[in-house]
Amino acid sequence: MDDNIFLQAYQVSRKDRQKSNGHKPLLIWFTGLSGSGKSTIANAVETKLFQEGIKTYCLDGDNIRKGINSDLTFSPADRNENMRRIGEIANLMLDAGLVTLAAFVSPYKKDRLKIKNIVKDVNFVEVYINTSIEECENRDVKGLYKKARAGEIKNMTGISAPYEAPDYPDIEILTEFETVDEAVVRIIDYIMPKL
Ligand SMILES: Nc1ncnc2c1ncn2[C@@H]1O[C@H](COP(=O)(O)OS(=O)(=O)O)[C@@H](OP(=O)(O)O)[C@H]1O
Ligand SMILES: Nc1ncnc2c1ncn2[C@@H]1O[C@H](COP(=O)(O)OP(=O)(O)O)[C@@H](O)[C@H]1O
Repeated sequence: MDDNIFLQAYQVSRKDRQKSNGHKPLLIWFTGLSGSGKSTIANAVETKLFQEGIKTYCLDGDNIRKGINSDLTFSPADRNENMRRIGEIANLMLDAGLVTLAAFVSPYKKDRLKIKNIVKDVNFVEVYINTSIEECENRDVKGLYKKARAGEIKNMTGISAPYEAPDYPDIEILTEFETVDEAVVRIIDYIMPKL
């Protein structure tokens, strides 16, 4: 019962961790269709930050769904639950002082807003990896679009499930017109003053 649960205050505070790390925590949220480039760009940004001595961790859709969220499907309700859990996990990472990069399709506006509310006072940067469905399908990195067209995958985002693009993302990357390196420079330039 909730009434019988009491939050434990930690002796080492967020502020202590921030001081020890030499930078603030930050959540960089990558959203976009499967194959849009979220993982590629998030990994490249993390590598750059890591090389600068910044404490980072990257949460990625496939990895989380193979582990803690292996019980979830791609139904709307399970995607909501996927987001809720990831929001909580990200919040723990931020508590630990990390610059946390999260790469999830995260197709619903409402869920992305919820994440923003979970992390409250910590800076949240929304990066929209804007790649057309045609290009994602053309890349078909994992063969999922082919399966979706053949009816073997239901609820495939962009084909048989919705993707609600952000109206006002902090950063928008058009991968059909921008290289990975150019995207990384833009993202790094945007976040560095926030750390
Ligand atoms: N139906 C369907 N729709 C979208 N994606 C699918 C689907 N089935 C499997 N996959 C694979 O799962 C990865 C997306 O997981 P996420 O947790 O990011 O999705 S979501 O935020 O809950 O929508 C996604 O990873 P990325 O390609 O990296 O985006 C796919 O590899
Ligand atoms: N400008 C670009 N930015 C990001 N990825 C690109 C770009 N151009 C081509 N790609 C390719 O698109 C694919 C994106 O796959 P991935 O990063 O796994 O996407 P997601 O994580 O969104 O599913 C990779 O094979 C990557 O090399």
